[in-house]
Amino acid sequence: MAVVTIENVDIVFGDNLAQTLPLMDKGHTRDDIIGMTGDVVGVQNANIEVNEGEICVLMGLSGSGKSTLLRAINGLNKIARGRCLVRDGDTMVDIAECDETKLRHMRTHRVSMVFQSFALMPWLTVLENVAFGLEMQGMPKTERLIKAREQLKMVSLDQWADKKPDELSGGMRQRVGLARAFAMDTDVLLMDEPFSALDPLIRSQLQDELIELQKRLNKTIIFVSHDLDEALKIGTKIAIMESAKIIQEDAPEQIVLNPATEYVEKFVAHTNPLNVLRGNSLMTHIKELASTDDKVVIDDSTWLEIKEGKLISVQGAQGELPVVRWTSDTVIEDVAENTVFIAPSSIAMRDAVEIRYHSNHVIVLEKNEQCVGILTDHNFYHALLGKHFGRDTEAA
Ligand SMILES: Nc1ncnc2c1ncn2[C@@H]1O[C@H](COP(=O)(O)OP(=O)(O)OP(=O)(O)O)[C@@H](O)[C@H]1O
Repeated sequence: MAVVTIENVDIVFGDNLAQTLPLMDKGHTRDDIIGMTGDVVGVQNANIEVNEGEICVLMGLSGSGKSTLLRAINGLNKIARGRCLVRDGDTMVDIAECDETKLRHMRTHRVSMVFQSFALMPWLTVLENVAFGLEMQGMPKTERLIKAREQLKMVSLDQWADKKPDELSGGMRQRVGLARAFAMDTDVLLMDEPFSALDPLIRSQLQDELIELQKRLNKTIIFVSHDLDEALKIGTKIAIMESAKIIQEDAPEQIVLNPATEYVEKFVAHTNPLNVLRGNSLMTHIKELASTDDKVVIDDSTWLEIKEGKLISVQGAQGELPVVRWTSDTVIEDVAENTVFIAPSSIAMRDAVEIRYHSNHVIVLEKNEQCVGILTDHNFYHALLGKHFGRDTEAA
């Protein structure tokens, strides 16, 4: 179910809309337009749909228009053309057309925002800061303090409730910012580079916490980042922006495998494939292996016995090898050596490497109970060297 739908949105900073919009339609670039009218095109013809429970990351270099688009979703930036629809119960409200009363309702009940600068109030305690938004929602004092305390517990800061923000580290303050946003209990959370000022370790912890909170609370999150590794880690969908336009919108793995332009490819070239690739885009397909009758050769001493696409056994020089079907709950260290791991083809590369680190064998991949391929060291090296660009997962 769509919670935010952005349709053909243009955002322009300046007073010459009547001249600027036709120039945009004629295909003039942002740089041309600044020269011709003095207006700055912030966003041009953006289209995006974000469904319930998705984390959509807006990604791009500085000045590409990420924050401008994000801020339009809660009415902080005026939309020149197009629609920005946000779900309000059973209806979709167009933020571009909202009056002040409706906008206030949307901001207090539907859409809340977390800023990079934390935006905590220094004169209030940590607990009061978290409770602040609830006061605006009209919640009675005792109730809002109870709720704020629960939220602080979720980010492991309940012991710090009575401190002032300046007694906390940057990472802790950002956690308070998160607790405050989650306390509002709005359906949509807008997050503008919330972790970018933090050191890498704290940043990675907060990303993990955000993913956990999101799983538990099923919020819809739109997150701005200029870091593709962050986008790949937390995003279920990524929209890449360049010069005010969305140039590619896709699932994280697709962005890495099929970058649409050179600009995207440059970002992708520096990503860590462990965080994003999956078995089905890494594997050697079963059809690529030598086979006779029901036997598929893995190497000189190992083969798979397969009937009607189903894996029957894995055979080694000394006879049948023990197998285990991996799930995310499998404790790899407890599996006896010499066991062959069978995993779903959707297994994350990080998990597959973890298995290979423990096991002497290739990993056999299945999809819908059919044996579809194997993962060998060659497949891992191929990915780690960035040679997977342009390979389509669907085809694999
Ligand atoms: N209030 C404003 N008035 C005039 N121009 C603006 C305003 N806000 C943004 N812009 C312009 O719009 C363009 C997009 O800016 P925006 O802040 O959205 O980029 P961004 O991708 O979020 O960059 P960053 O990562 O640096 O925050 C820039 O050229 C910027 O100068």
